[in-house]
Amino acid sequence: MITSLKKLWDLFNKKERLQIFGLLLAVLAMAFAQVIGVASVMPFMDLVMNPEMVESNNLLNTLYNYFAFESINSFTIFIGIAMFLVIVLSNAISTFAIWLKMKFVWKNNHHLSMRLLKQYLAKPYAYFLVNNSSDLGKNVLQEIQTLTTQYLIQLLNLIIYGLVAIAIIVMLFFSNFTITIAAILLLGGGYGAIYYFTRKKMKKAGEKRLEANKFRYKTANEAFNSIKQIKVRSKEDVFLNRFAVHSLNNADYRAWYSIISQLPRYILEAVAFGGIVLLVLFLIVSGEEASQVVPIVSLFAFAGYRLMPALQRIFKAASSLNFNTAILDRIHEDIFETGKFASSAWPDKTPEALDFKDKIELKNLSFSYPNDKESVLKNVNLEISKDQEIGLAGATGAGKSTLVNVILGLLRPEEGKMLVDGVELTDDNIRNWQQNIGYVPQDIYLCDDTILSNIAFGVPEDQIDLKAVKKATKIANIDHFIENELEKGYQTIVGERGVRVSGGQRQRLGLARALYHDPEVLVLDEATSSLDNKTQKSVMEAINNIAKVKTMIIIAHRLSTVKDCDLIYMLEQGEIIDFGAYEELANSNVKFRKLANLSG
Ligand SMILES: Nc1ncnc2c1ncn2[C@@H]1O[C@H](COP(=O)(O)OP(=O)(O)OP(=O)(O)O)[C@@H](O)[C@H]1O
Repeated sequence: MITSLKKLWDLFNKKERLQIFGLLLAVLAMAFAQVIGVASVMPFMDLVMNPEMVESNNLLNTLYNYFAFESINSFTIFIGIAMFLVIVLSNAISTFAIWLKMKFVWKNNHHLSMRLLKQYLAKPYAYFLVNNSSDLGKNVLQEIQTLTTQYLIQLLNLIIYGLVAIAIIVMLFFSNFTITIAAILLLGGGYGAIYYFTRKKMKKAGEKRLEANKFRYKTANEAFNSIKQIKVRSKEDVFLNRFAVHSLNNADYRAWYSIISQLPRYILEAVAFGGIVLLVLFLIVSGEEASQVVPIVSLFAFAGYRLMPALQRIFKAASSLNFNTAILDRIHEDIFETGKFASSAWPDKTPEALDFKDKIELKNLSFSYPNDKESVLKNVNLEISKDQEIGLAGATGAGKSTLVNVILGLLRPEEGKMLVDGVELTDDNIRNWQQNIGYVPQDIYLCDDTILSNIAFGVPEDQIDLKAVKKATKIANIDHFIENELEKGYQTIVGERGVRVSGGQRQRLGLARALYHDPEVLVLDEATSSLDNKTQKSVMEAINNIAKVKTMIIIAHRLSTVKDCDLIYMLEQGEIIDFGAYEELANSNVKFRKLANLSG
């Protein structure tokens, strides 16, 4: 519990840590107000049952004389109204405290989800190779909400109702010590025992619920992402059934938690009311006067009315903290993760581009993916002079994309180094290096936004340089299509993942996006594979025209795209086995010749 509280404390910012104290004060005022509300019933009931108390009780007597009442009845009405006003005031204070609490909780929800998303975005690329994006999205959107609306609120409830219960119990002690002890043993013992016997199972259920929820999100996400294949193969029911398994698990764990956290209320309510009946009988049998019995029973009935919900809420809060510990652990771990997946701060403004005037060198570079023992790149050495056009060839799985990801600075080598003009790339200057790069990946992700915004990716609409956009679309050979065939031109919305444009158009938009910033180095990963021969030729010509001033690194299966490269590096199982110009390799290397023949 202490560890969990410490973790929660870590998740608050400075302002929130201060606010917590303000909130606790409000909560104390609330507990106090509730006790006053409960206590105020005593003099009223006393007065109703024993009107002669106006004479015997000092306080009542002073009030009676001070306001010069003329009859006991009008004084009783006055005390009744006063009692009512005290209860209204106590409820007003409670309402204010609850308002503060909810405000704090929802602001915290906002801050925490921002913080978690920021931490995720700041994780190294390798982190996203071992974590499912739907799980991360779920944590940011749903689990944080559960953490604040369940864990945090329940922790506050635990404090609030703990204090309320203590205050009510102290008051009851002053009224009747023995009955109070009996009530505490009965009710507190009952809740305590149920908590003790369910706590381990509750925690485990919370862990399993988190896991089931992860798969629920994952399955729904996968279903929508593979909707085409699902439709063609009529596999709707497979995904629905898969979802049902996890959804049912999630529902079962939640139901179990809800039942366990609420059921004791009904058992202990019966016990409490049975207790009151017993108390009345006991007092009557012991020969107490009805006038003596009624005030004390009223006090206990009213206190029970306040105490029972308080005890029930304490129990529910404790169960909820237990059930949701798994979420707190996960969020805390993701935010404060250290080691190779630690988040690193990103710069406030666009970094300066690293000087690149001469060459890129890879020296004795090796790389293996997280959780994999086998190296995917082994002792790679290569050199790319500025303005050179380099091709990477090799069979599928040879390591071409991995090598490009290392050059892009997305994956960090385990051994060896990469130098730009003799300067070694480190975590500190990698972003400066990336400013030089325009990258067209294998699978171009278009946002569900306008063509204009997709090309000037990440640039606010009012700062987009339309001239640069048009220049980029012209080189990518997509300007004619946008300007003449689309009714809304650059303002056309492309749909989620660019579903409203063809594969070839998507690739050319991806190319235009890479060219928009006029990069020094252009990296193309299978960038023209979806284009027909004629379009591919014209795009390559346009690229070759810019290649006169740009350094290019091209991965191609179709070796025709790297025909004009100055140098082609041949990869096999993560090693560079040969390099040379196209004709040279075609003459000297059997494997290259085979690849060239295969790709036509
Ligand atoms: N995230 C990953 N985790 C573990 N192994 C990976 C990961 N990505 C790729 N690999 C493995 O690394 C090796 C090289 O993959 P890579 O994608 O670099 O090859 P490639 O030459 O680009 O292949 P292709 O031409 O088919 O795209 C393959 O054996 C692949 O299975």
